[in-house]
Amino acid sequence: MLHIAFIAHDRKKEEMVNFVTAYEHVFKNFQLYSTGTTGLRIMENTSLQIHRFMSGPLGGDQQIGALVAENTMDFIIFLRDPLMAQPHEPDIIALLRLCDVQGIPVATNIATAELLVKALERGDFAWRELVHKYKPESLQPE
Ligand SMILES: O=C(CO)COP(=O)(O)O
Repeated sequence: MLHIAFIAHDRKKEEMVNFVTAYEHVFKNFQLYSTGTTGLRIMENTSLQIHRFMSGPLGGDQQIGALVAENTMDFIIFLRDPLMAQPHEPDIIALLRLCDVQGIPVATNIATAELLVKALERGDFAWRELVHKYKPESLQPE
């Protein structure tokens, strides 16, 4: 089972909710995670079950980053606000850096998210199942 995380800054939350609603039939087949408020908004508007971490400014990006560090997260949709400074900018940069360390597909805008969800639907993420299969026992996701 692949692990997918949703994160959206405040002015991007509506876009995220609309996007996840449109692809609910795809996302319902995966293990879903989010930062606190993003997940709440999505769950209020869909029937998806999402494991919510802390809100971003309180450490949610770092909690998701921990799963990226152990190569458990398979796909992240992170709708950043490119026009507003965030108090937890270092956490955001750290999360994206770890995605590059592990080579995790991460969409930071809706156009990329759309293309990657099409790929997900087609089964193009199957290589991630192999990553999990050959990971050391100690890093196997639950
Ligand atoms: O700030 C965020 C990501 O950096 C998102 O956090 P929330 O989903 O809790 O608003």
